Amino acid sequence: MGAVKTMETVQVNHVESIRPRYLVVMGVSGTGKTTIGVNLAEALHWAFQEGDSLHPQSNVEKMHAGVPLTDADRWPWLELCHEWLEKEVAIGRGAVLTCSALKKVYRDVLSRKLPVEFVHIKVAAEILLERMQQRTGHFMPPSLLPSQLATLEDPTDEEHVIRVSGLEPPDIILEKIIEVLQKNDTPRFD
Ligand SMILES: Nc1ncnc2c1ncn2[C@@H]1O[C@H](COP(=O)(O)OP(=O)(O)O)[C@@H](O)[C@H]1O
Ligand SMILES: O=C(O)[C@H](O)[C@@H](O)[C@H](O)[C@H](O)COP(=O)(O)O
Repeated sequence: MGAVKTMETVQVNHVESIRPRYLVVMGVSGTGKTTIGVNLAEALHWAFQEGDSLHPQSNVEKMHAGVPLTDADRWPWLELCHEWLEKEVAIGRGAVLTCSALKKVYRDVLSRKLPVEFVHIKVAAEILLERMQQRTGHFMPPSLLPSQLATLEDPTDEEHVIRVSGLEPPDIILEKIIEVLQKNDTPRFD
C-alpha cells in the first residue's frame, strides 16, 4: 500500500487471449507488489485487492510500532485474503491480490482449493531499504525489512509461481509478467 506511482498505460497486445487467472503478487515489503499489482489488474481488466487493506487494525498498529507479525497475527488476515480470492474465482473474471505471502504455509492457505498462482517479485535488500525509506505515507517502517527477509521462504521450487526481478522499471516488469501469462497457459487444477 502507500504511494503508488502512476505509470504510462502499458500497451498490451492480445489481452483477450489471456484467460482469467487468480494471481497473488507476493514478496517482502517494498518489492513493488502494489505498484505492479494495481497496474496488472488494470491492464487485464481484472479485479484488484490490496492485501494490506485486509489486515486487522491491530496488525497495522503492530507493524507501525516496528514489531514483526507472528503466524497467529497472520492467520485471520490470510483467511480474509483467501475469502476474497474464493469470491473472485466464483465470479470468474480474473483477479490480482497483493499479499506478502512470505511462507509456504501462508501460500497454501491462500491457494487452498483454488486455482491461485503467485507472482514473486524479487529485489536486493539494499534497494528494498532505499525504497522503503523513500516511500511516504505507509505504516510499514524500514526497520522491519530484516524480519521480512528472514521470514521469506523463497518459492524457488514451488509450482504455479511466476518469478520476476523487481529491479527494472514497473512497465517492463508488467510486460514480462503479461508475456509469461500469454506463453504459459496451463491451468492449475488442485
Ligand atoms: N520497479 C520499481 N522500480 C523503482 N521503484 C519502484 C518499483 N516498484 C515500486 N517502486 C517504488 O518502491 C516503493 C515500494 O513499492 P510498493 O509498490 O509500495 O511495494 P510493496 O507493495 O511491495 O510494499 C514505492 O515508493 C514505489 O513507488
Ligand atoms: O506478513 C507481513 O508481515 C505483512 O503483510 C508484511 O509482509 C507486509 O509487507 C506489510 O503489510 C507491509 O505492506 P507492504 O508489503 O505493502 O509494504
